[in-house]
Amino acid sequence: MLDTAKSSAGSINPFEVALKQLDEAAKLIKLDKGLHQVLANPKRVLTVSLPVKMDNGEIRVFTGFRSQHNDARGPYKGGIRYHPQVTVDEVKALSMWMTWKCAVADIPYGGGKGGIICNPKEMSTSELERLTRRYAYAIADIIGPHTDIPAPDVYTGGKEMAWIMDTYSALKGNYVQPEVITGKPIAIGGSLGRNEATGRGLAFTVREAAKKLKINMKSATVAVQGFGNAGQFASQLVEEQGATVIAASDSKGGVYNKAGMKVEALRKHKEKTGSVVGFPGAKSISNEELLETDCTILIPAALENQITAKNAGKIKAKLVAEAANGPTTPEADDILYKNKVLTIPDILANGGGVTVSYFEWLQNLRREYWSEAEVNERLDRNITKSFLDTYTTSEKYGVNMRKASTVLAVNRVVEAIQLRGLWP
Ligand SMILES: NC(=O)C1=CN([C@@H]2O[C@H](COP(=O)(O)OP(=O)(O)OC[C@H]3O[C@@H](n4cnc5c(N)ncnc54)[C@H](OP(=O)(O)O)[C@@H]3O)[C@@H](O)[C@H]2O)C=CC1
Ligand SMILES: O=C(O)CCC(=O)C(=O)O
Repeated sequence: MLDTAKSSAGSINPFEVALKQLDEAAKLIKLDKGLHQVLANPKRVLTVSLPVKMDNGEIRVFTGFRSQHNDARGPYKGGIRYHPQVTVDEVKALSMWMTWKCAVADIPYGGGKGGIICNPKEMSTSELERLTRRYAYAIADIIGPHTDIPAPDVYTGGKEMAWIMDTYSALKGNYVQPEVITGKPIAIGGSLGRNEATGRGLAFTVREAAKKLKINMKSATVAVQGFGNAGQFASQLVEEQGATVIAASDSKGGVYNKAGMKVEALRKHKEKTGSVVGFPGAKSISNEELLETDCTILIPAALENQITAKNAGKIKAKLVAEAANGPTTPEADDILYKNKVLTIPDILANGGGVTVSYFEWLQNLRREYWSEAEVNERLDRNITKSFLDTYTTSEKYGVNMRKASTVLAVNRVVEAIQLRGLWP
């Protein structure tokens, strides 16, 4: 039976968290009740059964989802997650956050998200290919270059995006349609800078927040939870601003060294051994301890619901920059705000990924290639403006950055709904 409440990150239901965040924003802007209801429900959630022949000849049936939350501002956009604990409510929450994220970034997309309940770490490449192609086939009728454009998320990357592009292109006309998906390998229409974009965008928001908080990046220390695509590039790029990474973790545990650890060395160690655990010269810590590390900047870059009412009071960082989606519960947000910890919320801090996905899509539609410098420069301009818009909104309403960014997003989405006459 499907477990619809829990998620990749445990027992707090992420969709309930997303609804509470929406409620709080709706209250602040006195949102019409009907519009509130429209935004509280994804427009469509597709559940698919995916029979796959495994390497040993057995047939296994996997379950996948695609949630399309809102398309008032443009096609649905958002990643695809492979994880054993994916749930429909998690995917619904992630799709709602994508709607807000694209609105905060002010790019012409709505929000969508997909997921498959599977453990990619226990599957061979050919099993993963068969599963991915089966999923692409199953969702092909609701995705498309102008309807819904997927991308990578946890435990997916360029390889899966390439298979989806290929399956979709073969199904829909038998010519290459790179603009149906982003986060592709460069050789088949991916954008320079997309791989690093989530971390790079986050580093730009950290730079802006540091100016506001008068943090000297040269003496700042960093703890990063999750050392995948988002976590590795985020920590590398804040290191380039002068900060020192003193703690890092992944699904197997964490490491701490007060004197600092070079991100490139951590990356090499993880590449070689499969984990940051055992990094030479560092002491082992748990993921819980990592969050409570005495540091300047905390970067949650793994899964949802890591900072909760239980541990928020123990966070020592001055700045929390959310690379992960949904790492902080609303109760924890209030505690952090009271304790004067500035949180750069997910829908702002990790918006670099989808922003460069947008650039990739534009390049694909125009059959153009942009230089990496152009991509990074545009990303910087875009996300810096989003940071400043959110910061100003937080001052205007006297609320934390999460509420401010949600208010900003909801206002933009509601404006689009009203202009298009979708409501009333
Ligand atoms: N990729 C992107 O473009 C974007 C990603 N995000 C968000 O960033 C977060 C990370 O995604 P991404 O980096 O792409 O995914 P990856 O699959 O590249 O990396 C996930 C990382 O999280 C670690 N992890 C998994 N479970 C735990 C756990 N319980 N405790 C600590 N670490 C854990 C994994 O460990 P291990 O290596 O051991 O498996 C891995 O290092 C997600 O919330 C995602 O939605 C947001 C915007 C864009
Ligand atoms: O690049 C994209 O389109 C979306 C990435 C994503 O899933 C996210 O931002 O959470």
